Amino acid sequence: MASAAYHQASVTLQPRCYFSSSCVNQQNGITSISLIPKGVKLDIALTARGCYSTTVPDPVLSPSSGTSSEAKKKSNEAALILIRHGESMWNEKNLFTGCVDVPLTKKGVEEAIEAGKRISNIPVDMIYTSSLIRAQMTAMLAMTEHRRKKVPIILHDENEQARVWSQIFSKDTKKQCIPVVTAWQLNERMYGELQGLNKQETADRYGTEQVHVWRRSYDTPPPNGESLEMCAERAVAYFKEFIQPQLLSGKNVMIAAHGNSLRSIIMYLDKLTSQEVISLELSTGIPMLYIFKEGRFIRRGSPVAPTEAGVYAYTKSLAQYRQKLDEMFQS
Ligand SMILES: O=C(O)[C@H](O)COP(=O)(O)O
Repeated sequence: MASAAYHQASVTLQPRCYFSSSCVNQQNGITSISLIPKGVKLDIALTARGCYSTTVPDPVLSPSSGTSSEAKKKSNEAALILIRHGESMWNEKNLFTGCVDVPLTKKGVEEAIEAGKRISNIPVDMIYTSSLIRAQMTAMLAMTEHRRKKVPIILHDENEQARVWSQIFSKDTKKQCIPVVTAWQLNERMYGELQGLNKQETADRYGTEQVHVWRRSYDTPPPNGESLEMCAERAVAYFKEFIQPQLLSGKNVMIAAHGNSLRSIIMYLDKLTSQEVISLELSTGIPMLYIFKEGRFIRRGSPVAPTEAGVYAYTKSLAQYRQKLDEMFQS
C-alpha cells in the first residue's frame, strides 16, 4: 500500500444541500449527535444544547427543488475530507508528540492554508477535529481559504454555561456558520514514555527496528503508550458512532486530526490489514478525499488544486455547485 496513492487521483463528490441538522451534546466528556430527520423544518439555531438547524435555504448549498425522494437520493452520497494537521513545533524538532498539545510552526500554518486552497470549492457541512490545538489550527486555517466563506464555529458543550454563553442570536449569522465538533477520541495516539523524546536519539538508543515497530506496527504499543490498535478502538469507534451517521444523512464532513488517529480511520475506510497499515504514511497538511456512497467509502485521493477539473467532473450536482459559486462570486 504505497503512501503516494493517498495523495493522488481525482474525486467524485456530491455537494450537500443542507446546513447541519443535528444536535450535538456532550456528557461525561463524550460527544453525541442526534440527527434531526430531513424534511423536518426547524428554525436555524445554535442553541444552548448545541443544535443547528435551518428553514432558510442556503443560496449555494440548497437543492433547487427539494422533494423528499430527491433528498433521499442525494443523501446516498457525501464527501469526507481528512486532513492531518500541518507541521507542529515538535514535528520540526523531530520529537515524539502524541497527546502533548503543541501548536503549528509557520510552515504548518502555510501547509494548512495550502490544504484549504485545495478543498476551497468543496462544500463542507460539518467539521470534526481532535481536542489538540494543531488539528484545530489546521481546520480553522484551511477554512479561511474556503470560497463559500462560512465561519467555522467550535461548539462548546462542556457544561451548561458554556452552551448558554456561546449562543448566537442572529439567524442570518447562524446560516453562515459551520459547526465544529472537537473530540478527544480523534487525538494523536498516546505515545507513552516516548513523548518529548527525539526520534533519532530514540532510534540510536533502542535500534531503528524497535522504534519502527513502536511507530508503525498495529499492535505493539510504545512503552506505556497506545498501539495503533488501541488508538483505533477509540478513533474508529468515534468515527462509526458519530461521524458516519452524518455522512449517511448526506452531510459533507471534514476531519482534521493526526497521523495515527487518521491511519486507524483510513485502515477502517480502506479495509487495510494490520500488515498493510504498517506502510501507510500520511504527510502533514495534505487533504484526502473519500466519497461515501451506498454505505461504501471510495477513496479519491487528494485534489492537487481547487481548479482540478477531475474533482468537479464526476457528479452533475458538484458541477452545479461549482457553477453557482462562480456565479455568486462574479456578481
Ligand atoms: O506524535 C507524533 O510524534 C507524530 O504526530 C506522529 O509521529 P509518528 O510518525 O512517529 O507516528
